[in-house]
Amino acid sequence: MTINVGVLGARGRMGATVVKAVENAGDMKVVAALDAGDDFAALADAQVVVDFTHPEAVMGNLKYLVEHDIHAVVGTTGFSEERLAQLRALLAPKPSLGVLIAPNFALGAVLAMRFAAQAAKFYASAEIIELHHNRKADAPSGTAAHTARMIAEARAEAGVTPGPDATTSELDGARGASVEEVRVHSVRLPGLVAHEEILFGGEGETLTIRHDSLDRTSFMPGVLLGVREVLKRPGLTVGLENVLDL
Ligand SMILES: NC(=O)C1=CN([C@@H]2O[C@H](COP(=O)(O)OP(=O)(O)OC[C@H]3O[C@@H](n4cnc5c(N)ncnc54)[C@H](O)[C@@H]3O)[C@@H](O)[C@H]2O)C=CC1
Ligand SMILES: O=C(O)C1=N[C@H](C(=O)O)C[C@H](O)C1
Repeated sequence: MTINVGVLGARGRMGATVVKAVENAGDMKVVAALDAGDDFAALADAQVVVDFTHPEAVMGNLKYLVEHDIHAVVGTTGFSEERLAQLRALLAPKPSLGVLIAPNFALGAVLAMRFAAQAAKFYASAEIIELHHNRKADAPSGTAAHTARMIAEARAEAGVTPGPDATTSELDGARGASVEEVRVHSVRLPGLVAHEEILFGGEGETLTIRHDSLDRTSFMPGVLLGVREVLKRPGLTVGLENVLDL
């Protein structure tokens, strides 16, 4: 059976790549490729919509999709706990509808996050460096925030307290942002695509986990998997790690 797919953000870096990937997939077709200002009525035939737009646009888009009974696969970043709660409330009256949100659709990035969560209970000290192209709208990256949350959860489960840090005098921002008590440092440079390092420090050793997306095609197998899986998964799923057989 062919899955009818709509794409939001279709003229953007990710959206344009998604349109090509869906067109090349044997089991799906693009029924609408829309960007800002286009008429969403063109989504009428879509079973699943893929959203790679902007943190400021995505909640409005999702409201439209849920209200029109269209499943959603979302790569757009900017999801706080508050936004996720709003979405769950939006989905409550639609028990057969699925929304999958993944801060990162690249297999290696998902594995890196999982490995970081595994390492977190053994190392009290952890920091994240995320590196992206300089046209990225948000900082820190959604992936870094998700990684920090996974580290915090693993720490809480294992009863690990974040390691000591003696720094007292610092220039504003020199120690990065604190996300769930994990320091996150954001680098923005032309030439980069999407990269993340998770650094752990212990007695006489460090462990570094690094992932590099060198091309936006790295996200496409995960996006296509998401389109297939969201039809079978009602409710809200956050993170591709919950879809992959890890
Ligand atoms: N989850 C993942 O694996 C990945 C997530 N991202 C995220 O995806 C988002 C988009 O990234 P890029 O493609 O690099 O940005 P981009 O700026 O190249 O593209 C965004 C597009 O969305 C359009 N847009 C804005 N509001 C819209 C609306 N209401 N409806 C339809 N289209 C709208 C813009 O006009 C633009 O063409 C960002 O939040 C980024 O962090 C990016 C790469 C991978
Ligand atoms: O904007 C990007 O490019 C990316 N955004 C996502 C994020 O914020 O984590 C995923 C990936 O890092 C690329």
